[in-house]
Amino acid sequence: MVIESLFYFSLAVLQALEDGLKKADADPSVKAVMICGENGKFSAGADIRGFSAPQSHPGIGLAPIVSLIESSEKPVVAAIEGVALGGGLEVALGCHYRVAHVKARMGLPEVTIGLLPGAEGTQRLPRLIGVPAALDMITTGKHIPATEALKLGLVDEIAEENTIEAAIRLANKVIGQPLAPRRLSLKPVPTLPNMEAFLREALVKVKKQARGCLAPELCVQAVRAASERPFAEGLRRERELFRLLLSSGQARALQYAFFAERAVRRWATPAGASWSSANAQPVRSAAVIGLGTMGRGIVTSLVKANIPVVALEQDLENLKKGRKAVMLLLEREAMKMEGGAQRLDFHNPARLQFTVDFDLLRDVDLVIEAVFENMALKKEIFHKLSKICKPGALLCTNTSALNINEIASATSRPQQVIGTHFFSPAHVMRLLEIIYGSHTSPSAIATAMQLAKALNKIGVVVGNCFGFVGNRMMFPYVQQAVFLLEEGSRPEAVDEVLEDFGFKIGPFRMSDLAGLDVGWRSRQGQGLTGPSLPAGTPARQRHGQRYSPLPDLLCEHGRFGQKTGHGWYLYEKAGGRTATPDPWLHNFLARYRDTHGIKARAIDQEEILERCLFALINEGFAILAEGIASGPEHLDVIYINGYGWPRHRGGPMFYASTVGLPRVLAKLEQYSEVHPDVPGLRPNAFLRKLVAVGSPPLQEWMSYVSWQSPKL
Ligand SMILES: CC/C=C\CC(=O)SCCNC(=O)CCNC(=O)[C@H](O)C(C)(C)COP(=O)(O)OP(=O)(O)OC[C@H]1O[C@@H](n2cnc3c(N)ncnc32)[C@H](O)[C@@H]1OP(=O)(O)O
Repeated sequence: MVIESLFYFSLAVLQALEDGLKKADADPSVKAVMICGENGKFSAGADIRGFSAPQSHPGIGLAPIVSLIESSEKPVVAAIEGVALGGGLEVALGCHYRVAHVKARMGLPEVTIGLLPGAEGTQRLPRLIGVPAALDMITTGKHIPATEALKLGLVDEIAEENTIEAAIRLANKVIGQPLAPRRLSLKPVPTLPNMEAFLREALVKVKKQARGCLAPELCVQAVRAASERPFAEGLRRERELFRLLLSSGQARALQYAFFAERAVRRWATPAGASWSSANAQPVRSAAVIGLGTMGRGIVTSLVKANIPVVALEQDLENLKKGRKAVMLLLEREAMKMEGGAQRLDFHNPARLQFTVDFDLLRDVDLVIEAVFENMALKKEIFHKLSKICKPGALLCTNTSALNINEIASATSRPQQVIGTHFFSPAHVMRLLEIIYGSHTSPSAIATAMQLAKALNKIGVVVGNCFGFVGNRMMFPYVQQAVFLLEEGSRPEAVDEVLEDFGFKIGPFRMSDLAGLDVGWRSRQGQGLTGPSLPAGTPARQRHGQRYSPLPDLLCEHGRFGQKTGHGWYLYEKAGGRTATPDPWLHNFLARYRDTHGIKARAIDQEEILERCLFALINEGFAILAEGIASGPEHLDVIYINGYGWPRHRGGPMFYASTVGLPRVLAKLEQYSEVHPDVPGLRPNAFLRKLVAVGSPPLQEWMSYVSWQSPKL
């Protein structure tokens, strides 16, 4: 007998499974049962959208069905094609046998949406594949290929071709064999000589990996229960922990992030261009200009995506240096991949060519310029590209802040110029901020989005303004952090608060890592410091607003961060990575306050957190109101994937919605009153408007913006 399941569980699917199983058990002519999915896909588990109404969620009714499958008196075989994820894999674990197609993938990704495998998965999986492998799958949520599943003992057989036929063959073979040894609930969890130490270490590891995130920790607790308690008691513990997670704000935030990352694919611009009507051009070849840190990572990304690349440098010396660095990166990437070097094929000049000759860019479909942030240099390059490249080529600039329109003005084809802001290291970081200028064509945007997908990145389309979305929101955040130092705090105190909140790295550690000289050069370029600063400018004021010269002063002392061995912290050596609080800096701050007549005060954690985060969020509201991004999800996806914002807090705008917009507004008003010369703390008009209309849910915010984006 065959029972078909649907891709996402609904109540109807569960009912059909239950009815089918009961019918099969009652029918003496049925000797075995096979469960498979429709259209070559087993199951991606429960419909995540339903978790917002947990009482009626199909996932809740799944556990009894899994038990029912296992207790069947007839052998039940799962035929796994496509994916078996979450509840889908838990159904398969209830079956007595599992056959998987060679291309199938399996996993328990509940942890990534803030849950744990609550349909008995935390209790059955360790019994089948042992605690270490089960814990790895359950706490990471990773999808494993069928070949690995076979090695782990998760599946019994692999089918190269017809999985259903293979499953039916197996079912026929095992008819009449005892089922008790195949019922995972009856099996003991394989013991480890050092189980206690292993579980303790696992807990420490997950806590470190995702600071403040509840689900991985509770997953470890559930697996611990499997190893320590009889099956029925373990189940009770699993249910208890599952309910705890289900009602947590973290699960809601993580599920929001899951859908937000998919929603940003449906991009739109205020001018009416959108994903639904724009056509992407094929990218069969690419070129990268500049082999510094960013260029190297971008070349590596393109090679990994199987796109032939021409890598260009300005002279032979830089080319040699860049080539060596790229090859090293690619060797490392190849080592991580199955079939590595052959698959990447980067020694083949038809796939990767290094040159100083611009003429070789004549035929490529796409160019990514990745030289350093200098407008004159970028314009010179784009002028050249405009003359050399074939008519349809897309011309991308990797910039974190510069004006796309100005760069495009150096070409005769501004419709093909677009910003592609990669994040460092570019072959690792998943975010790609895609910036359209006033003349960028919809097709250019669609092509850049398609490139992001090919590079396995999340592309987010945004408008053109200084710093775009990510860095523009970062400025007021970092500014507040520095102001807090002036007022009495210390770098380690500010970093600790933000790292406790869940950021991977606090603003001062981040600044030391990136290099303080980067911002210093940019501020010099803007005339905020350095020789072009008009004589008589007050030290702590620019254009009538509060300004802190602290980062400039550190640079003047040669403190550029990790690279010089000191910045906001002290490091063991130049290039060292271990940050320790620096007494020199503490004295320096004290002297600075004396010089400027600032009386240091004790600043509590709440103020640190609120001033940094609410200033960032406030800028987010300005960005939405200006139409620079077409929804709060865009800002959140950028922050989660590019700036280390804790995913379990859903991104800054989602976080604002959970704090409550009236509170965010009230706090900004309060801080702004104390610091009237800080525009970043002055509540944005759009935030005020949302509060005035009753703080609607985040999904409705954009309907209150004056400009209207076309229907997504
Ligand atoms: C007691 C508890 C019982 C059960 C617990 C569970 O089962 S929880 C659910 C566990 N399953 C998952 O977390 C799977 C999540 N989905 C994925 O990993 C991928 O979507 C998948 C299935 C591997 C497919 O990837 P692909 O890249 O091919 O597609 P994409 O991710 O773009 O998804 C396509 C559209 O489907 C929507 N979607 C995916 N999974 C779910 C889901 N589980 N519930 C609801 N909707 C889902 C996704 O949002 C996309 O929608 P779109 O409108 O096109 O943006």
